[in-house]
Amino acid sequence: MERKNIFWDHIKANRWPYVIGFALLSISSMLQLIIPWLLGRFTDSLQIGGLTYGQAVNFAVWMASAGLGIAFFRSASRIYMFRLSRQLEMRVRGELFAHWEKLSAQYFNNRRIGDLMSHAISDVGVIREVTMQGYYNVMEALFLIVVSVTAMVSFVNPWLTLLTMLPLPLLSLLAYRFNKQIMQQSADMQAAISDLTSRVQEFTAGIRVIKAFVQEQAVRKLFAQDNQHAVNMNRRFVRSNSLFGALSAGIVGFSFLVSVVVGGIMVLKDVITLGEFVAFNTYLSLLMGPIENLGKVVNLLQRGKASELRLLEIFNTQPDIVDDVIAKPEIDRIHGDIEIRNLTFAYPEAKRPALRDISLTIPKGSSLAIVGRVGSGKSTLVHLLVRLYNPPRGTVFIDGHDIHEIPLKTLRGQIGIVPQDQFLFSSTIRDNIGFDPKPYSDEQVAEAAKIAQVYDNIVEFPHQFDTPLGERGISLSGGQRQRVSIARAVIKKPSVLIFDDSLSAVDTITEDRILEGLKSVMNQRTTIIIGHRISSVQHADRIIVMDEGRIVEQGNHEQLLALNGIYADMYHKQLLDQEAERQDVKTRRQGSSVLLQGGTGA
Ligand SMILES: Nc1ncnc2c1ncn2[C@@H]1O[C@H](COP(=O)(O)OP(=O)(O)OP(=O)(O)O)[C@@H](O)[C@H]1O
Repeated sequence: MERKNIFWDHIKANRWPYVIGFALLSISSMLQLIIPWLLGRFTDSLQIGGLTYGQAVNFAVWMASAGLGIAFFRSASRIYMFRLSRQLEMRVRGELFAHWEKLSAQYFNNRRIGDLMSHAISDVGVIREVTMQGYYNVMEALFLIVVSVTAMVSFVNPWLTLLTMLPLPLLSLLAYRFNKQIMQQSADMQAAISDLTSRVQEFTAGIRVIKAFVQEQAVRKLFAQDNQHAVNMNRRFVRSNSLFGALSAGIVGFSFLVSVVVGGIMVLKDVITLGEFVAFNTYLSLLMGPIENLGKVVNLLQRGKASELRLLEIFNTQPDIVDDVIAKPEIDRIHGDIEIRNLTFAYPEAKRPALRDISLTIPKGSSLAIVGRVGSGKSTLVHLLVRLYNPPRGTVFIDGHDIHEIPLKTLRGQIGIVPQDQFLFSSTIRDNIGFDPKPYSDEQVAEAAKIAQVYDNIVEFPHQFDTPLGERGISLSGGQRQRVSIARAVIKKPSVLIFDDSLSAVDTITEDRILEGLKSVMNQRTTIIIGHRISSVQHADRIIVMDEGRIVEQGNHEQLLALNGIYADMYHKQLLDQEAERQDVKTRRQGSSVLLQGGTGA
């Protein structure tokens, strides 16, 4: 269901707390109105000259009590209402995070981290500010305006009140005039901050590449541009805001001028007393703060509207990968019999399909290897098996069920994937390996690390499995990261295990050991290995070769060699490379022994 608003839902859900907050605020405002009245009486008594010492003390006690009352009720109302705003902020941020979790990989592919962070931090912050300062000031202003104007009319003089109030509608006109401009400038400012955040994020993630390619100066220049742009946008916003503030202060000042001139004449002509004049001006000054605030609040409300719209757009983005309507909740296990029938798949917005007419069976417990040129569709094929993207219905089957019939939880819970990008979290090695809803014992974590051939490395670290990893696991070598990712998939003992080019950063001896260790885990389970090295794929029961989204060759290692096609070509090239490498090592060894002999002979 489409979500239409955030603020209104919040008010509806908290109407009674808001009523209580408003009641506390009203008491504080009523107490504020006593002060001008007391001041007026005090001035009149002074002017008449009949003020006794006891009466003066009496006035002072009343003033002090009103002051204390104002302080108490004002803080109580602020604490009460601000708490509601903090709750809203926490709830909206939580909902935003939960909603993002439901959205597909494609959604995140198309968005910059800076924008996402700006929604989570700035937009939600503005929402809080609106309900905090915004609502509070509006309530206070409306209450004070109504009650003070009534008091000014009934206790002092209706004509004086009318004349001083006349310039005030100009404030609303001014707010209306600045409204659109400030909203647009606020959006531009937010966008500039997103750019800056994205720039910092990209810089920190790419710091190694930047240094290696001596791009510090170029990157600094780009950062300076974004930084300047953010400052310019902010200046523009502050300029409009200040102009608005100055003009509204001018209007307020004009009201005071009218009050002093007209009120002064009225006192001289005995239409009102001096005390009434003092009381009137005190009422007016009480009013002016809230009326000025009202102007600022109009801007805040505009920014709030813009933030609300941006957040609603996220909330109303429907997750495109969810349990299908044909999903059968009773399917809570998968065994690993995979069949792909005439699968053609194109990424959203892509011009050409990434996979074309793929048909394939991978019997339960067997191993399939996929090789092929870069961009030939290997990763796409396995991503469809875990529904990171949606394959068309009737094309992918597991255990005879269309993949859309299998609940996502079952599918992803029982297929272990070691993705090409071995992302590790900035927690400990143990947490990274046991990254699963199920808890795992220390023995299970160690066992998975042994199978992935990373155990010996881990126990050499000072904190062993409790070693904290930097962001993206950066404190490990590429090969160690790959093996921790393998352990993370292996520990689940999944029915289907997929390695997406996951052995590229380990040497061939470690690769053999990992594959050997996996045999015991993968006994009776299905394995899919994507690789560029023939050594990682040659023992698979079946190998497919992909090119431009199609399967162009298939068979086992020997059959493919006999075909003398792309696979055989890859094999011979890799043999030649290995031979050249061996020769190179041999020549270097011989060179160094000649040098050594020359050295000893001299
Ligand atoms: N999210 C995406 N949106 C649009 N096109 C994509 C997306 N991911 C991949 N592609 C395109 O789909 C094609 C197949 O990509 P895929 O990642 O499956 O290739 P691959 O064989 O795994 O390559 P590599 O060996 O480099 O990992 C490529 O042309 C690629 O540009």
